[in-house]
Amino acid sequence: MILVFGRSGQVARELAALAPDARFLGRAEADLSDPAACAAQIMALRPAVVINTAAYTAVDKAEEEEARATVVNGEAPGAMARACAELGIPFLHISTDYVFDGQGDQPRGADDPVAPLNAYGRSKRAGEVAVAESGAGYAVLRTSWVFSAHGNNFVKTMLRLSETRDQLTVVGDQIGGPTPARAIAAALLSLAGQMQVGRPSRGIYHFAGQPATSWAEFAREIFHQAGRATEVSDIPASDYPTPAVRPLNSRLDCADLETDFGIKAPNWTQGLAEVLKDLKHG
Ligand SMILES: NC(=O)C1=CN([C@@H]2O[C@H](COP(=O)(O)OP(=O)(O)OC[C@H]3O[C@@H](n4cnc5c(N)ncnc54)[C@H](OP(=O)(O)O)[C@@H]3O)[C@@H](O)[C@H]2O)C=CC1
Ligand SMILES: Cc1cn([C@H]2C[C@H](O)[C@@H](COP(=O)(O)OP(=O)(O)O[C@H]3O[C@@H](C)C(=O)[C@@H](O)[C@H]3O)O2)c(=O)[nH]c1=O
Ligand SMILES: [Mg+2]
Repeated sequence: MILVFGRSGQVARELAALAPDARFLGRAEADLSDPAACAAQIMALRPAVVINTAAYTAVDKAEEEEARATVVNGEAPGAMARACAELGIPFLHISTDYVFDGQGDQPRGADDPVAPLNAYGRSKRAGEVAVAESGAGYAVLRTSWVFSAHGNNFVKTMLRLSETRDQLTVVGDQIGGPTPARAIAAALLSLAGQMQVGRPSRGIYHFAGQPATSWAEFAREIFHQAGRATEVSDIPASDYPTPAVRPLNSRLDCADLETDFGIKAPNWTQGLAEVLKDLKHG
């Protein structure tokens, strides 16, 4: 049995569509504010593999709730991974481009130095470290800019804004990879299958939509594909002040996952077309 933490989030919902027989624990069954309770669920249910999709993902709010974010994103995955180590089963987890400081213009490799700029990034880094120290066989997929037909994401925000606006200013100097939640779910299931039969994992892997783009370009492609007339003009991030600082360079080098597991980074424009189709047909 595959045990998934998370039920209502973007990645959890795509996992549910691809793996209906997995067991999903929502916040009511497993609150990540209580890491020991999450570990206890694993010990009680004795799954073959655990996938954690639940996380504190409110980037700006985390600035004023860092302690809470750190329990959910740092301590809870650590406790889950230690339970997996005890049972001898693989643990799969998701992290973020926001562990990097965003300097330069080159894609980051999984072993490149991290230096998070914000509280969310620090809390997610704490999770990576705790999982690595757990003793479990694990894979952490670092991804970025996740979108889907469900939940909160940039695609849905842009479509909503375009209902009432014919002009938008969008940050044009943050560069990264928009990643379809469905592709992340498929990658996690492939990893789960391969790791259960003993294929070794190096630990952290990058998995993000290609090619790299800016939020402004992403917005333009959303409106182009959705047939919306809203015009997008680029602004620098410095003209869009937010509580949390975001990295400028979020490019991720995704070669290792293809080398080790045959899992190719997704093309985000195709993923966007699928999501817009899903949104249209309900
Ligand atoms: N979204 C993005 O752009 C990116 C996400 N990631 C990572 O990918 C993973 C999946 O993200 P995504 O699916 O987009 O996340 P979402 O924001 O869509 O969903 C997060 C889920 O976590 C749940 N959750 C939050 N706090 C708790 C808690 N204390 N106890 C139990 N459940 C909780 C939420 O439950 P509820 O609905 O009840 O609030 C929700 O179901 C996360 O690890 C995230 O950090 C990485 C890079 C980019
Ligand atoms: C709504 C809006 C946003 N923006 C900018 C702000 C920001 O730089 C960018 C994206 O805004 P968001 O609030 O969606 O971004 P954010 O919540 O920071 O998204 C991040 O979430 C976490 C969970 C991650 O792990 C990251 O990979 C990343 O996906 O767009 C505009 O420039 N104009 C606008 O009208
Ligand atoms: Mg989720």
